[in-house]
This record gives sequence, C-alpha cells and structure tokens, in this order.
Amino acid sequence: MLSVEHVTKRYGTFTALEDVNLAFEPGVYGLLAPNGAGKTTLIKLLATLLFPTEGRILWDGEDIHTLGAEYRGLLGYLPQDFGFYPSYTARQFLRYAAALQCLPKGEAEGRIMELLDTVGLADAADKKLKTFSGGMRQRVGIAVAMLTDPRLLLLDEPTAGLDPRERVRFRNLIHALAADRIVILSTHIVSDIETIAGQIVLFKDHRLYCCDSPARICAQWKGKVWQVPAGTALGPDQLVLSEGQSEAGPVLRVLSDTPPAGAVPVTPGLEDAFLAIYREEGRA
Ligand SMILES: Nc1ncnc2c1ncn2[C@@H]1O[C@H](COP(=O)(O)OP(=O)(O)OP(=O)(O)O)[C@@H](O)[C@H]1O
Repeated sequence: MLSVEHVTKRYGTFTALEDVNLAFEPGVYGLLAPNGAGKTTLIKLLATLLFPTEGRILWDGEDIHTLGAEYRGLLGYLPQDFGFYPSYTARQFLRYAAALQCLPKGEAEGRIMELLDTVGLADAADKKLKTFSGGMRQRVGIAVAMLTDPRLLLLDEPTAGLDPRERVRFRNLIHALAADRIVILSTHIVSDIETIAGQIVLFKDHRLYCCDSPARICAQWKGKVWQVPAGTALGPDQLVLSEGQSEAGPVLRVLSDTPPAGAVPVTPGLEDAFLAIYREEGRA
C-alpha cells in the first residue's frame, strides 16, 4: 500500500501542496482539479522525481526514498510530456525502453507483443511513431509504463489532446489494466475519470479537499442541482453551473438550495460537483 503522510511541497516560498494525507490501495484513483492545483507535483512526488518539503511517502510502511531503486522497480510512470523518437516504430521504441529498464531480451520480446496487443497497437507495431495519432502515441506511452508489470501506475494527464473516440478507448484500456494494481491518473476533464475511477482525489487551495467515490461526492449535492429553461431569471444565490440542450430547447443547470421558478430537480453528476466545488475560482 502507498501512503502519503502530511506531505507539503513548496517551490521557494510558493506552496503547491499543503499537508496532504492519502492512502492508496489497488484500484483507479483520479486526481481531479483545475490547472495549477498541484496534480503534477503530487505525481512527481510519488514518482520520486521530487522530494517532499515536509512529510513522507511510504510504500508498505517504508519511505520510498529509502527504498530507492526497489520502489522504482514497482513503478510505471507516464509523464505529462512523454518524449519519443519519431522515426522509431512502436516495437523499436518499446525494445529501447525495455533495454533502459534492464528487461532481459528474451523476456522483453514476448512482453512487448503482449502489451502492443493490450493497448490495441499490434497491427501498427512496425509503423513509425511520427505517423501515429496523439491517442496512439499515448497508448505507446502506457505500454512503456507497463513494461515491468508495475504495482503502481502513475499517468499524468494521459488524455490531454485525445479526440472523443480515443478517450473512450483510453477509458476501456485503463479499466483493463487496473486489476490488482494502483493506478493514479491526473486530469482536469471530469468525463475522463467519472466512469473508471473508484476514488476521486480533489484538491482545493493546494490542500486535499476529499478522496471519495464519485457517487459519494455527487451525493453531497443532492437536492441542490436544478434544470431550468435558458433565460430563466435567477436570484443572487442561484448559480449557473453549465448550459445544455433538452428536447424542449436550451437549458441551464443551476446550483441552489431552493428551486428557481419553473425548475426541475436533476441528479447531480461529477461535472456538477466539480463545477460547484471550484465555483469561486471561476475557472473550472
Ligand atoms: N518548479 C516549479 N517552481 C515553481 N513553481 C512551480 C514549479 N512547478 C510547479 N509550480 C507551481 O506549482 C503549482 C502546481 O503546479 P502543478 O504542475 O503541480 O499543477 P497541476 O495541477 O498539475 O496543473 P496542470 O494541470 O496545469 O499541469 C502551479 O501554480 C505551478 O505554477
């Protein structure tokens, strides 16, 4: 098990994360917060690329920096800007990554074919990476991170730049990889993790806001989200969360303790919760 105990990370005088406590067990965790909230900082701390300013991170009770290479051997990491060689084929790139990770050659070939198949790239194995779409490249990145069959898989903004079809494929892939390992992925796009993350980790004001299931996070807003026709006059405490379409025309989703005139109650989704939680920041 991975635990984060009272971790604070400062860059000079700027505090990116303050007194964060988390415990991770096998399953999918979505780090969800607006840009600049500290998601990458936490992922880099978990990947041992940064040291906590205060606090500690433990794997099965031992500090990850003390464990060093032993811990890194358990870890698969896909950074936000994953670098690749455009003139390598997917198979060549995975061979290169396997050599860097000291995977025995005989073992590597079988593992590479298995992973290319898992990420849906078996047919493109011998095509150059420069011909790949963003989604295909991300899947190569995930295959690289999975080479050593890690017990902890860290994916930093893995869905950035993917089109809607690629996002669906990505969600299915994560689901398939999550059995029996900890998968932690960061995003600011709610729909990317709503259906695959068992637990959502939210940060606010650089502190942990909550770590809970999507259903429990949404339940906090039950009875407070309403749908009204666009153009409905709203009171000062009735806050527009989002705009949408219904069969009757354009509608608004509104956060309010009391129903606006002509409102129908709606079941809050994670997107509503996200917008409600970050409403003061005006940037969610
Ligand atoms: N090396 C650094 N020096 C100074 N400030 C930094 C450094 N790295 C990050 N920060 C600041 O720390 C805060 C958190 O950054 P971080 O990259 O962890 O956020 P994030 O939630 O991953 O955002 P994004 O989605 O934009 O990547 C930001 O305000 C950022 O400007």
